Amino acid sequence: MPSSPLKSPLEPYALTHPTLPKGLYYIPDFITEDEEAQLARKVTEAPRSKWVTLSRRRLQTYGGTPHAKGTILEPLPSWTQVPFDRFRALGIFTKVSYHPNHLLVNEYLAGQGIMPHEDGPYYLPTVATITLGSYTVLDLYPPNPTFPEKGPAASILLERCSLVILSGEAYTAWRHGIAERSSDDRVIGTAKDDLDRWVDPSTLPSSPTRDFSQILSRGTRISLTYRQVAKPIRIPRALLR
Ligand SMILES: O=C(O)CCC(=O)C(=O)O
Ligand SMILES: [Fe+2]
Repeated sequence: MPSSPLKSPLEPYALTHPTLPKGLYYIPDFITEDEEAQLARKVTEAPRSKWVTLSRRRLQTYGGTPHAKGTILEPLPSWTQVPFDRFRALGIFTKVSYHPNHLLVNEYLAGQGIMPHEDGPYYLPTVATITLGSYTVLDLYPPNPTFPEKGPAASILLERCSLVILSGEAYTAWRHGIAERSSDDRVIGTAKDDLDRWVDPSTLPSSPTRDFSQILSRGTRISLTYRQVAKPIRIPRALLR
């Protein structure tokens, strides 16, 4: 048999525009609308004590509380494992196991967001996020910005039911954030059109070929962010009793 280099099943989903960092992947319709509804129901039905409320969003943590010295793993509930076969088929997580062991759920009301940040050293540098309930726009900020920073270098549209993966330099070097906006007058198009999945703000207003008049309204969005913790600590079951 002729030897051919193995192609990653993720390759067709790579976002490769020059304004974007390497290691960014986007998969539209990663889950079905039924799965979206099921997952959202599980999140909203969680006991009130599961929520941690911050000033600009609220969140639930599954898998344990990340810690520099190591994270004591708690098993992920079965409802959170719905996409695991797909993660494995796509080869998204390969280090500790094929499965992630940590899930952060964020809920944003329209107008809420998250400041530009890096996800940091508590996790291995691959993160996969499913979007439920409403689209949003993920803003990407390069390393070594000039001050004051003018804004994101690029932004990508995250549709309902999609999966976005940040790995490589998109994880280790760039920052990401979600602006506290309730609508977007510059994001257009559908995920079916490669060009419209990403938006470079500096190129948008002057584009002669596209209609930028459409205004999208953000609703309540729930994101499921799956990761692998960098230093997992497994406590023998017998000790947990
Ligand atoms: O909600 C999202 O898509 C991003 C969440 C995020 O960046 C984080 O929790 O670190
Ligand atoms: Fe993040």
